[in-house]
Parts: sequence; C-alpha cells; structure tokens
Amino acid sequence: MPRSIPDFNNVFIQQLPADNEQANYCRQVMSAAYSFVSPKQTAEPQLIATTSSLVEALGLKQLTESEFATVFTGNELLAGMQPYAMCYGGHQFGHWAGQLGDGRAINLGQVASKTLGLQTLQLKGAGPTPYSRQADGFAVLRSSIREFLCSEAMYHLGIPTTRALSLCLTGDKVVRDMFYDGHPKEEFGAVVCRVSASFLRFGSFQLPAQRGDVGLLRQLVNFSIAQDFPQLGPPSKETYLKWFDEICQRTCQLVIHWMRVGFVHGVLNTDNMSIIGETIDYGPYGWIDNFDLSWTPNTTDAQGKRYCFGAQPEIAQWNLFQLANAIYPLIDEAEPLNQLLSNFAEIYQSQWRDMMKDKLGFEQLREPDGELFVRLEQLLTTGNIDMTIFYRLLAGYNDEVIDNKVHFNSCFYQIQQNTEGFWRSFDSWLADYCQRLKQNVSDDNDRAKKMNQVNPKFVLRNYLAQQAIDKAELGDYSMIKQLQIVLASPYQEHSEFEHFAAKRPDWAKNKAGCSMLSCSS
Ligand SMILES: Nc1ncnc2c1ncn2[C@@H]1O[C@H](COP(=O)(O)OP(=O)(O)OP(=O)(O)O)[C@@H](O)[C@H]1O
Ligand SMILES: [Mg+2]
Repeated sequence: MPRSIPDFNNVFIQQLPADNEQANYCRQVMSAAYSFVSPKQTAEPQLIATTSSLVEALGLKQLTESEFATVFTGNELLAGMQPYAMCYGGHQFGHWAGQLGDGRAINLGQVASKTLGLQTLQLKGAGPTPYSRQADGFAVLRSSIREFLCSEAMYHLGIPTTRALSLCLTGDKVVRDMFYDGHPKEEFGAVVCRVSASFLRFGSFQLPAQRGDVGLLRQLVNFSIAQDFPQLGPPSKETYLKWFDEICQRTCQLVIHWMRVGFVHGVLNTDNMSIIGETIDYGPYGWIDNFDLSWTPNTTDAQGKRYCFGAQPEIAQWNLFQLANAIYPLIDEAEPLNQLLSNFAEIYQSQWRDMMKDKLGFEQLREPDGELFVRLEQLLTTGNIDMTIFYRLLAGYNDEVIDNKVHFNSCFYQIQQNTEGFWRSFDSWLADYCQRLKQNVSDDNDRAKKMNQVNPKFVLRNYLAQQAIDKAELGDYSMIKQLQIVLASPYQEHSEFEHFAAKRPDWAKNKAGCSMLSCSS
C-alpha cells in the first residue's frame, strides 16, 4: 500500500479506557469509552466522490483511487489506524434511551494534520459493532449522499459541522424498508468517511452519569477539555463550569446559523449533539423552502413536531439541560449550572436579533427593529414565500422598485392565493424597510454585497439532493459533482448552475425525499 501515509496519533484510545471484551457482539459496555472493532469486509469498494481539500489536508493524496476506496470502506487499514466504536447514550425524542453508541460508525484514529490539527477519521456504515443493537451496521447510498453533500455544504456556508472526506460504494446490498410500510427493498450499501476534531456527543457524558460512573465521566470531561478546549485550563470545578459555558455558547451559535440559512436538523436527540458545537448526524434533515417555523422534515416527528424549524433553539436548551444534569456530580452545585442555562435564552435572543440585522442589511441594530423582524416572519409564512430566494431579492431591493409583486415574483409558491390584506401588509413592510435603510451610512450596493454574504444563494434543497440520489442510483454521479462545485461557494453566483437556485418545483412538494424523510438510512 501507500508510500507515504499520514501520521496517526490516536489520543482517544490512548487516554480513555477500552472495553475489555474484543469480540464483536451486541452488549452493554460498562466502564469504557469505546470498544475495539474491525470494519466489515465489503464486496467491491468503489470511490464516488472525495473532498479534495480534505484529502490534501489529511495527507492522503498519495493514495490511488482504488487504495482510497479500499481504505475508506474499511477493507484495509493504513499503518497507524486502530478502529474503534464509541460508547454513548442519549435522550431520543425526550426519553432516556440508555446505551446507544456507534452502531454503524467506526473511528479509524486521529490524524495530525498540519493545517487542521488533530482530526478523527470515522467511517459511517462500515458494519456492526457492539452498539448495533437490532440493526445491521450499514448505511445506504441515498442517506450517504445526503450526508456527504450536506456536511460540506454546511462547511462552506460557514457553519460548524463534521466534514465529509469521501463517499464510497461498498459493493454490497443493504435491505431497508424506507417507508416503514412492510415493503423492504435492496439498496446500495455505502460508506461516508467523516472528519472532526471530536465525535464526542452530549450522550457520551450522559451515559456514565446515568450509570453513576463518575470516574469515567470525569475522565471524559478532562479529555474533552484537554483536547478541544485547552484554553480553559487544568481540570477543576471552575474549569468544568467554563467548559459547560463554552458548550452553551457554541450550541447557541450553531442554532443561530441553522436559523439563518433555513436548516432543520430533524433529530436533535442528545446523542446527535456534538460537544464541540458542530452539526452532526445528517439524517432526516431538511432545508426550508417556503418559510414555516412549524415544518419538520422527519416523518417520525410529523405528529409532535418536536424537532421542527422553530423549535430548534428551545430543543438545544433542553439538550443542554440534560448535559448539565450529567456533569452535575463533577460540580456538586446546581446554581451556577442553572445560571448558565437560563442565560441561554437571553443570549440566543440577542444573537438572533444580530443575525436578523445582518440578514436585512442594517448596519446597526436599533430598538424598534424587533418589530420589523417579527412582521417579516409572519409575512414570509402567510405569503408562502421561499426563504432563500426572498433574502437574495431583498438585497437587490430599494425604494426605486416600482412594482413589489414583480420584483419578488420568483419567491412566491402560490402568488395567486395571497389576499389583498397580505399585499397591503407586504407593501407596508417594504416601505418601512426602505425607511429604516435610510439609517445606513453606506449605499445600496454595499448593503447588497454584505447581505449576500450572509444570505446564501445556494443551499442543498431537499429536491436537489433527491435528484442527485435518483441519478446516482442509476450509476450517474454527475449531479453530485455539480452540487459539490456550487455548494463550495454558496454565496456566489454560478450562472451555469442557476437552476440549482430555483425554488422547489411542484412535483417535489409531496414526493418522498423532497418534502419529508423517514429515519430509514
Ligand atoms: N443501520 C444501523 N446499524 C446499527 N446501528 C444503527 C444503524 N442506524 C442507526 N444506528 C444507531 O442507532 C442510534 C441512533 O441512530 P441515529 O439515526 O441518530 O444515528 P446514525 O445516523 O447512525 O449516526 P450518527 O449519529 O453517528 O450520524 C445510534 O446509536 C446509531 O449508531
Ligand atoms: Mg445519530
């Protein structure tokens, strides 16, 4: 195999306790942060796509295409790789679910990258582990494409996220009942290699806490601080509080970003919350087409709408509350933790207003702006308006526009159905907006430029991901490559790919994969 490979420095397994059992069968794993496990051999590894900047940054350029596919489907290990699955628990849909763990994710180790620092490589869909419970350990092509494209799309939108190094077919078939309706079908198996400085989740700390294993809890927290928050100082009660505060802040910023671009995670269980504040687990996520705070992409969530667009901040806070509960034994005082939790709502509100100020192109936030923001959200909802297109059109708007309906025409889903009352409110909001713009010092061009740096033109619209999947399932990967190009600079124009900025077509409104998704993956 390769002539030159990256340096591995597998701190996670060096510093944290391993499961003593080496055999690969499902079990409760006690007093350990992970279990050693080998990825499953696959029939015919095939590379579909890579993220070239990551290939380079991780020192993997020397690998040939076939070596790459072999390694990143888990068929062969590079020298220094030591595969393991992590042990964690979590609250799923508000209920404690006990031990979950990497049921289909297998970590290969930590690469010391010159530009990115220490990064963990993790295969998703590489076979069963002690944490697979009733499931098979695999992932299918459609969900892997969604994860691969969306991780990188988020990264280029400037949003903290786990990244995606590669997407490979395994050559094996995987059976999935996609609609949970008793019609299982064979699908293509695939593996995405994810990359992050840390794959620890809130649930990684919750599980030892629930089990009363304060020793392991402390080891995990100390490890997290030393690896990812070294600036906080040596372990102490004060440092633990600073660590929790930092996680609250990062989580808050993450949700602000999601609200800014119209991303709905879809399964914000505590096992899907990254301790370093990244977006993790691209399952049944979705992007807002018509602005709707009550929209959830996840069919399992259709009734309760626990994880809908507008609930994300509240859910993030709920999840932080669970994390606070978990680390309580290390702090032994509820008051400071409560204080940090209750700050969350206030900090969120203030950051949200700041984010809206930028989206609307105001140079400074002023007291009455809050009312403009609220009125706008109501209009976007009742007018059935595409969020992404609206903000780009708003950047090019000013009081010289003669006909508002014509200027904003392309962002409406059902323009004919809007009432006279709606148009009156819409026109009056725009008039107030123009009035407000007079408080800016710089000109409209400058404002448009700045607005277009926070309001993306291109997002991974649900129907686009589905089109790329439909083609890929027929062996045509061209749309994956095209989306990779466009989504790598989502705030810029791409005249050649203008169609990728189009609002959701009618055919996609109720089509599976384009409107709602099941968790089957
Ligand atoms: N096909 C599968 N085989 C084994 N375990 C699975 C499978 N799908 C999900 N799980 C496990 O079920 C739990 C919850 O699943 P969830 O859908 O949040 O995760 P996921 O999409 O597999 O992974 P991740 O959070 O690592 O992105 C996790 O413990 C996960 O590893
Ligand atoms: Mg998950």
